[in-house]
Amino acid sequence: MKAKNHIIWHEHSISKKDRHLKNGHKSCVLWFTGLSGSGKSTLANAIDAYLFEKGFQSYVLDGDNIRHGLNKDLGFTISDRKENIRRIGEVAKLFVDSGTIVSTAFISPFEEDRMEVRKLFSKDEFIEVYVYCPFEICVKRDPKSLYKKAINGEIKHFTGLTSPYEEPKNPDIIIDTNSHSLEKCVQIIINHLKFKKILN
Ligand SMILES: Nc1ncnc2c1ncn2[C@@H]1O[C@H](COP(=O)(O)OS(=O)(=O)O)[C@@H](OP(=O)(O)O)[C@H]1O
Ligand SMILES: Nc1ncnc2c1ncn2[C@@H]1O[C@H](COP(=O)(O)OP(=O)(O)O)[C@@H](O)[C@H]1O
Repeated sequence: MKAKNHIIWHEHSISKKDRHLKNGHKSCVLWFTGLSGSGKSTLANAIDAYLFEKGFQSYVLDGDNIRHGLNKDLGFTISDRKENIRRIGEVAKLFVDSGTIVSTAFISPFEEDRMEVRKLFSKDEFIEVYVYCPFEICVKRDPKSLYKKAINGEIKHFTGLTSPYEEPKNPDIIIDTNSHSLEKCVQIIINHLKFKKILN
């Protein structure tokens, strides 16, 4: 039993292991990180669709969507991004406890913040996926016309332009979305889940 300032931790009657047995697979977080336009949302949703069709329990947490609700009080200063990632780490942990394979699509630009999230999980539960795409290609893709606005000075603190992106030092997977098709990227990630025995 863990206690903190008169708040007592309750053990759940159904454990994570019980949920894994029921689902027929383990749970984990696929933590996609990369520049805006690198392909995080596209990949996270493609993985989710693949897993859903196979009958696995999965879900996507996406930066744009979470910033409409849970994190609508946060902007893009360094401290707001840090708090954004801290909260998402905790939410992802709840999803993993519920037996879900959760894919998160957040720029998560700072190594320190990603490392803090990693610490919430056991070794094989946190899979950091660096969605690599050269900056110039992201600017060219510009799926939401945000780079155009940022270059015109309409958006402050824009990642890669006026706010830094720290490349992961030791990611579990690197996916080059400029060199590989979406199908190939999905296959690389699914193979990793099988190799790590998250999926059978
Ligand atoms: N200033 C600035 N910098 C970067 N991105 C911006 C900014 N303003 C708005 N957006 C849009 O918000 C999405 C990034 O939100 P995240 O929660 O993933 O960012 S972070 O992890 O806290 O850095 C990001 O989504 P993606 O393009 O999918 O990465 C943008 O659509
Ligand atoms: N291999 C690939 N994987 C993912 N996205 C790709 C790939 N090749 C091209 N794209 C395109 O790149 C863009 C990525 O946008 P998005 O998924 O919104 O990125 P992010 O969530 O990182 O901002 C989409 O228009 C997508 O169709």
